[in-house]
Amino acid sequence: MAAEVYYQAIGTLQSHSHLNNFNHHQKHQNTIVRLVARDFISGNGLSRRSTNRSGQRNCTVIRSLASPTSVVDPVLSPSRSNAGDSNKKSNEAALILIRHGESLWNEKNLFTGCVDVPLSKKGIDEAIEAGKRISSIPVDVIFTSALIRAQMTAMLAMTQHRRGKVPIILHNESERARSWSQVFSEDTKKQSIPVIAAWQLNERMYGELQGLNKKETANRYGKEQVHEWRRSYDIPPPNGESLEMCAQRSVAYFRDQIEPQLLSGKNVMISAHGNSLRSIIMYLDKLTSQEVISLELSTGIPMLYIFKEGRFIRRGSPIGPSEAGVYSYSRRLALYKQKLDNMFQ
Ligand SMILES: O=C(O)[C@H](O)COP(=O)(O)O
Repeated sequence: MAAEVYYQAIGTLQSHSHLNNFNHHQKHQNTIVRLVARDFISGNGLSRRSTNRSGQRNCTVIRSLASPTSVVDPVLSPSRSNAGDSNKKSNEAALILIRHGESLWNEKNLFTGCVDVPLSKKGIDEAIEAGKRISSIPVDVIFTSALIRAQMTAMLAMTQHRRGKVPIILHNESERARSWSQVFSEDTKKQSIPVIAAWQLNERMYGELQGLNKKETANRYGKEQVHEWRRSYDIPPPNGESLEMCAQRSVAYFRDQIEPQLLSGKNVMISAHGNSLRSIIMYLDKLTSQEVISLELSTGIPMLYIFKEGRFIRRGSPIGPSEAGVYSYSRRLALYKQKLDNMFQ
């Protein structure tokens, strides 16, 4: 189902709190991500999410440790009255979700999961086309999975972005990786967008189906059984992850690492996978486990949300770089696009 049809199909949904009790693990990993990302994310607080006894979400903002010389880009700086507002929910920010373009195993109809295969030529074209569609929407930080097909999609899409900033994958797999990949020019940093690769955003692990042909698998185990493995909520494939298990890592990561960025006014793009994104959309749109199993995401179709006062508002899939439905809805996006138009007049 194309993303446009998807957005009409969903309609209004009941809110379900069963998604709100994801436990936040990976604290150590999160701290490393925060430390590495601070070099690029200048002028904004990073925050750590905690949940108090009554289940309320607290969001304490840790002032950025970025070097005082790092300048905030006027075009991208969050529309905040003053720095102290960064922990208020008055900020608006754009969130772009994109499932990677077609991969070489999608092309061969093989179960892929966490096997790290590249894009097909069609997938490369899809990623570039997606970039054209979001080329006037602000992006301050990019999150991808640890898999090359999602990273290729993000990098190819950003080649089309009108702002012309360079996405740079941050390396924090070791202290050496972090120190050897540092950028020492503030001007160059201003012209860069940090890309954080996180395994928590990987495709669901398809276990013993990985590498099998989907059609042959249906012939061997029966269509119903394969459909249940592919599209049930809590039934995993043999030695693999269910969607629920995938959600527990991807949504926890979204809430711990990505939502605080949006709350501080940063515009975010996430390039990930069919199932890790389905689980994040389940959280954003408060879908039930029954509703999410009928959700399908096409490869390489960007989906836009506006994060405003702590809420996620679904805005559909931008068809072109200057679609009124995107810019008329948000003054901040319209202003950003106007600045780009002025830059390139
Ligand atoms: O991992 C895969 O095989 C695909 O990316 C997603 O597969 P699915 O649509 O069968 O979940």
